[in-house]
Amino acid sequence: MSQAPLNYAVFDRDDWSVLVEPPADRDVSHVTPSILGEIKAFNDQISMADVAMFYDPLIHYIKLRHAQYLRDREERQRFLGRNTKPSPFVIGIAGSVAVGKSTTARLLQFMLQAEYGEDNVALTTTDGFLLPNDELKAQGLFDRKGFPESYDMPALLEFMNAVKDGEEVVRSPKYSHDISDVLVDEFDTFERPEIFIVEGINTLQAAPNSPVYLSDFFDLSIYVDAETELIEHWYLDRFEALLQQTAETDDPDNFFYAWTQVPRETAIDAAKKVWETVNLPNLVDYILPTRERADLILHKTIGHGIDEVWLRKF
Ligand SMILES: Nc1ncnc2c1ncn2[C@@H]1O[C@H](COP(=O)(O)OP(=O)(O)O)[C@@H](O)[C@H]1O
Ligand SMILES: CC(C)(COP(=O)(O)O)[C@@H](O)C(=O)NCCC(=O)O
Repeated sequence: MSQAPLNYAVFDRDDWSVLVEPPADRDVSHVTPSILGEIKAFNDQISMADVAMFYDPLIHYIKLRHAQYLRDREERQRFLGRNTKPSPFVIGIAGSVAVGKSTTARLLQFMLQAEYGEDNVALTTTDGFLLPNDELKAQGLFDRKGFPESYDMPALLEFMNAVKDGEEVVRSPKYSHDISDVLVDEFDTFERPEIFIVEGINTLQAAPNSPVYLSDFFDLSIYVDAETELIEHWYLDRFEALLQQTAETDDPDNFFYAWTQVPRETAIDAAKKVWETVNLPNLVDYILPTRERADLILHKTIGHGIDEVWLRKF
């Protein structure tokens, strides 16, 4: 594992797991049997030990940061002598393709919903702001999907600005991994949640030709990290799982359908090539260099288990 930079404090399982919220201070447990049931139903591979030892203290930390955020806002309003619209506490989640960003984001959403209510914790992904495949092809960018230039960053920045500005209704475009493309005219709608989670490979990147970073809108940022060889392994595992799922549904419109019609080895070799020529260079050149921008780094190891948390001190 790489060495944490000097401005981060490193916590292993023993150090981090004791940082749970004292039972006397919490209204509800973050890990009730019903939440555990929901998590299991969502992804039965998630380690329940990690939920208790890493995610539960993380929820405690998020609650503290959120409470401090509300206090800061109140003081600022008093200083300015004017009220501003309520503005969600935004959590940005970054990391490689297939490192587990969306799984972590969903897990945090489940656990925070238990605390703040279902409608008060929203989640979106930056995938919806990818340029549609036709547009990527027209611009000769189809092999650069996921690279900074493949996103409509001005639209993403405008979206985040509307969220933070407390607009009553905001909507984000949707992406489907089934068709591997943006869904035309399909949107997720959000009505001023208290907590807003935004997940994507580019959440800590600079926006080309813009002085504003997406992370300028974040109140807490998390980078999900792991050794590159492991991430490749997870990418191929997910590819195989999607192949299996597609074979069962037998839907010719599914992006993976063509790969169910060739020998398994051929399909896996093709996925390895996509990893080596697209997602790996994107990780090395554009995603990993943003890791040390995050407030908190969750480091995962074999089997997706977390082994360390790096918390930014300064
Ligand atoms: N904590 C976890 N425990 C078990 N499997 C996980 C975990 N996180 C992710 N995975 C699996 O790893 C793969 C990649 O995860 P995903 O959340 O889709 O990554 P990303 O959003 O970063 O592309 C998926 O097959 C997912 O089921
Ligand atoms: C849409 C993505 C850029 C985003 O990745 P995610 O973090 O959602 O896994 C990625 O899944 C992708 O399509 N990459 C291009 C190469 C590939 O097909 O994997």
